[in-house]
Amino acid sequence: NKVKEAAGSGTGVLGDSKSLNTHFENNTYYLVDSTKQMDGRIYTLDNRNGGFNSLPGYDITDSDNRFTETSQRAAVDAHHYAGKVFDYYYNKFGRVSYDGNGSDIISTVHFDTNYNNAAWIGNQMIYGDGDGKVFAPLSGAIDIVAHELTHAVTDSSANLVYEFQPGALNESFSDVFGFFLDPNDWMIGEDVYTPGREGDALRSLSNPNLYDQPDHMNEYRTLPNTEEGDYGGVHINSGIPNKAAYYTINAIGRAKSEKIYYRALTIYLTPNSDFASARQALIQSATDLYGSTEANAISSAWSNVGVN
Ligand SMILES: Cc1cc(C(=O)NCC(F)(F)F)no1
Ligand SMILES: [Ca+2]
Ligand SMILES: [Zn+2]
Repeated sequence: NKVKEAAGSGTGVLGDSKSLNTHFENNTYYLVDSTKQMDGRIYTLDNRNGGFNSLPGYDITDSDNRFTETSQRAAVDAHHYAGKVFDYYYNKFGRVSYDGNGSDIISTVHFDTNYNNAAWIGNQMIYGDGDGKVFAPLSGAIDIVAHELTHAVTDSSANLVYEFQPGALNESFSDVFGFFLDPNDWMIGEDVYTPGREGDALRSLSNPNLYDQPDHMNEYRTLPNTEEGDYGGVHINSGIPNKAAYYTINAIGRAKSEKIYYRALTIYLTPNSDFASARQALIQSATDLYGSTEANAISSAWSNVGVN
């Protein structure tokens, strides 16, 4: 049947207006985007503050295709930014959806109550509203949306185990592609982090120490593979590969770095890759795509953080 695509608009988390690809049916507009060159669609749904057992949540509808209700703001950004991240992976690398097979991209907002987090849970994204102190609704930051959707890309490719060094690499690749989608700063999550305070962020790639992350192997945190231990410190030790990425991008530029990081993630890295393996995968990718100048810059970047 003819798909009824509509061009809508909405108000995002920060009160800004943005375009939306919506679906029109039975005199109602839905947050469903079927404009992408793939069989799958981008769906954004509302969990109405329910938990895991009410996922994937409920359709988000509007009568006039202007999603301007306060309650719709998180969904507006989740939907708009998911489309932007789809476009990035498609236009830059020819990747059709997170798995390369055009699978549906499902995002659910208003997950739980005062939930200060967002996640890829294996088949969809979930976004908390934050508690208004630590976080505003988390879909309001494109670097966070890209971070989460990159977990889906990673799971469909390198499938890095989410613990110890492979897990820290998993986290780092999500932060690095979060930077590539939001290259105006080296911070992650700044747009929704501590709405009452200016200038801070969840993490910094240029200075991981700012947010208690190591930026060198001599500060590597040995932690237990438990929830309490952040699964061996996956969100903590990611500061080390994040700093190496910062050095790399400054040395060879963003365009080449994007291609090198994508090639390493989708061709060379494997579930148990550690930091030394990532260094080698990135060097090999740089050699494949460019040459020794770029490869040497990567070797130096990782030496600067104590990985040789
Ligand atoms: C500690 C800790 C950090 C994170 C984290 O990065 N979550 C993803 C984000 F999108 F919410 F930021 N989760 O636990
Ligand atoms: Ca940012
Ligand atoms: Zn993550």
